[in-house]
Amino acid sequence: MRFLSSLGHAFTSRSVRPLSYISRSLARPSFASPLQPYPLFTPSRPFAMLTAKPQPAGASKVLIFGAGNFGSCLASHLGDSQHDVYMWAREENIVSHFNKHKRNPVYLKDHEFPANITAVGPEVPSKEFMEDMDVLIFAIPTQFLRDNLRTLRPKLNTENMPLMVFVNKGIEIGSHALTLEIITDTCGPEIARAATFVSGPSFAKEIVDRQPTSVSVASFTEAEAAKAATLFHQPHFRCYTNGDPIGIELSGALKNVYAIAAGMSDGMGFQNNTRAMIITRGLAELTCIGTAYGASPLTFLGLAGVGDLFLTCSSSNSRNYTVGYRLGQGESLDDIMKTLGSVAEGVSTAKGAQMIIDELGVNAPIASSVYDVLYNGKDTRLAVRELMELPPSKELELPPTAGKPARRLLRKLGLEVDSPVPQVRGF
Ligand SMILES: NC(=O)c1ccc[n+]([C@@H]2O[C@H](COP(=O)([O-])OP(=O)(O)OC[C@H]3O[C@@H](n4cnc5c(N)ncnc54)[C@H](O)[C@@H]3O)[C@@H](O)[C@H]2O)c1
Ligand SMILES: O=P(O)(O)OC[C@H](O)CO
Repeated sequence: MRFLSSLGHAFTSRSVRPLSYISRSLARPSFASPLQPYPLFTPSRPFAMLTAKPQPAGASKVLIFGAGNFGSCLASHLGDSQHDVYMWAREENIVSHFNKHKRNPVYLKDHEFPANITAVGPEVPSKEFMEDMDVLIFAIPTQFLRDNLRTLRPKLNTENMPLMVFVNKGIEIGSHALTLEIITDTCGPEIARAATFVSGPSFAKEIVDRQPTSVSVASFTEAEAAKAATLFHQPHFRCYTNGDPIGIELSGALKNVYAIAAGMSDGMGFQNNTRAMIITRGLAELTCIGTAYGASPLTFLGLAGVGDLFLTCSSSNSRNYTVGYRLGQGESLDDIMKTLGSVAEGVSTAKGAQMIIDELGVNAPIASSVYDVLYNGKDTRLAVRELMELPPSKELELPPTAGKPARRLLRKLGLEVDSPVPQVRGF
């Protein structure tokens, strides 16, 4: 008991901690373990490395784009760790209210933010301001990222690059592009190769309350993933590095679609067996789609995969679960979207996911059912009946060939793929 209560104190104490509080050995992750989930490719020759400027030993200057739940949460987390934090909001009222009261009037309304955070906006920050930053974090919903990056690209100086961190979890409608591809299209492959992706079971509200939390931090450039992990790592917030950003991105985006399915099931009155089935079969589908895409199957067993899938499929704090729950209760998607008040990436991602499923020719009946309910007017009860009436099939089956979309993306990133992507035969 004494141990638990002292843990509770360590995690929730509001006392200000110096940066050196983080043990360097904890904070410096390594890619060296043979069990790391590497992507299924090897670049044919070393690629030109663009790395962010060296991060200061003490406080970093961090600019966060997006002052929604997660942008605000990360601002609070990094402000709490004594970094100099700037949070860009596109809403004038958020900027002025935040700077006056250290509270966000729209998101995480009850939270009092550390004093060392300044809101900026609604104008886009100047080139000089951005050049002065050590870190840029993008907490903008996926569908708006492309336009924002297009606007910001002329303000980036590749000779003096900040560390770039992306936390959105979605697939772009229309292009069915992952964020890696959106970055490549708007900012170029050099910047995309150095970009880092943070994903995992991480409700904003619980992070600001210092609930013990862990995330995956992925990049094609090991040094950049290590820098991002060091930036975020705290005794109540553990970071694990990962060299498979494609798998990490697919995990974060697709789990939102399965969270809609789980919410729908609960909303219809189904109970624990059904939810456990959706989570487990969702993981099998997610792994099959991701592996066919070209990611490592191991990635889906990590925090960004099963960790986040489990979290969002089993909590009414999830916006995606909530969308599903309300659909299951009979509300229309239009009404839900008008009143949700926050982004549920799974709704748009279901479209991109269905395009990917069709292109890969894989079998992902739960994701396809969510798509049909959202966009083809399928009745939720009919969707459940059809899923349950599918003929028996093998429990775990990975696609016989894998990797075409990843190879296309890797070429676009300037990472020529040398070895043939191995054939994946199953567990
Ligand atoms: N909330 C969480 O717990 C959480 C955790 C991990 C990851 N994420 C991911 O972070 C991303 C942001 O989620 P959130 O929870 O902050 O969403 P939110 O709905 O709370 O906030 C959305 C933010 O996007 C901004 N925005 C809306 N339209 C925009 C545009 N055209 N250009 C730029 N910005 C625009 C809004 O002003 C707001 O700041 C999502 O991809 C989400 O999946 C969220
Ligand atoms: O509220 P959701 O469903 O967008 O989930 C938030 C985060 O992705 C949880 O990790």
